[in-house]
Amino acid sequence: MQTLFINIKELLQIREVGIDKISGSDMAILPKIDNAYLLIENNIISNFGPMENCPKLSDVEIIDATGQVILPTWVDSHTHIVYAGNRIQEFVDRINGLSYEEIANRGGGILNSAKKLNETSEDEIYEQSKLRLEEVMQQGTGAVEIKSGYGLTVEGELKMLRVIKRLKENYPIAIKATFLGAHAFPMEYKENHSAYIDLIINEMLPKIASENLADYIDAFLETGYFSVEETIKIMEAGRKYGLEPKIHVNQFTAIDGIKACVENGALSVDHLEIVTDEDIEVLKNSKTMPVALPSCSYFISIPYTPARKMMNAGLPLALATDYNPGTTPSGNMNFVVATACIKMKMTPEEAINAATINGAYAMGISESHGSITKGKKANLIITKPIMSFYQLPYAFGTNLIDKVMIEGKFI
Ligand SMILES: N=CN[C@@H](CCC(=O)O)C(=O)O
Ligand SMILES: [Zn+2]
Repeated sequence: MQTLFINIKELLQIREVGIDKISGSDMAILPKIDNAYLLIENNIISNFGPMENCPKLSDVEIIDATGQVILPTWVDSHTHIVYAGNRIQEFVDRINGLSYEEIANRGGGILNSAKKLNETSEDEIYEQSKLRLEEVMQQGTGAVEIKSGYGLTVEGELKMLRVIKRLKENYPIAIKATFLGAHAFPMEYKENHSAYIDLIINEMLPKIASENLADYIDAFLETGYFSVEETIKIMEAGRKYGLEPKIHVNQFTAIDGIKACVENGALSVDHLEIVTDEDIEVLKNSKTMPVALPSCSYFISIPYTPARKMMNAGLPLALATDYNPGTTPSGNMNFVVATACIKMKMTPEEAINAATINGAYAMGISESHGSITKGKKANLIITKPIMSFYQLPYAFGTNLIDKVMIEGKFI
């Protein structure tokens, strides 16, 4: 089965085979072809180029994309879309003056979501979560990482990871599962951190590994949550089961956590609202992808990741949603890209690189996702007729997506 798109106004993010991430000043370049064709065979990108080189093919479905822009689907490398219920009351409490920290100290926040999750059946959590997955696919996301971390009990964490496994089995979108048992200390372990860490390492991890439920391991490395030393223990334990770290760090404070993550071979360090010069030095020449989550900064009014400073230092940067019930109840990558341009002063080229190819790196799927490259999955956003791709972040509240193709099929 072949599909041939013709007369594409702009075909964005075209890359040679083997490019896995874009760093520093190169992020300002988004390779594209104007007036292009794109050939899909089965579920794979098989060829593309300028219209004058378009092959004459018989027995092919032809789609005329006059006026439309085509780009690879978004890669959302950081979400918590498997959860139960919502935290709408905390949202109103914050409007009325309480801080995220004050709400958490009263047993709200992550522990509130953990209570709800442990009271909800696996089937019900699946039903609630699949609606969110379907929604983000319609918004152009073609690959998504999903974390556990609202269980905080052996059964609760397994329940979340089994839901993620069911989503993997039932949807065409690429999904990676991350074990985040170290998301917060349950109330009963507040004064006995080592007992909870023992539970994670000796009870949760072996069961998760035996059911093959996780691809990565995460921890919330933050003042008041998991210390640098505690996070190192979690990363080392995960490594024994082949789980690479992807770590929440530097959301509210900088406590030398990034250094520990880099030294422990983290695939990504995520949040980074507070970044020191030392953190930037440590990230240089590492394999660790920094990931910014601007919708979280927007929703809970915290600083934005200093993207320009990091890119000027030669670092790569990825963008993701952080979709979760507490700090970011939105999985819309179009909004993330627009907010990165508007608030973080990333150019549209930089933001799209961050939300596609660098997101794929932060999920460990850059061989198959994140760019228009021969042999990669046919995962495409086809826009409505627009002036240029600059209109995507400019018209930040408008849905400019006409169709989404995942693995060669329109969804
Ligand atoms: N910061 C840690 N974890 C999540 C939010 C947790 C919550 O409030 O539910 C985040 O990435 O923002
Ligand atoms: Zn998160």
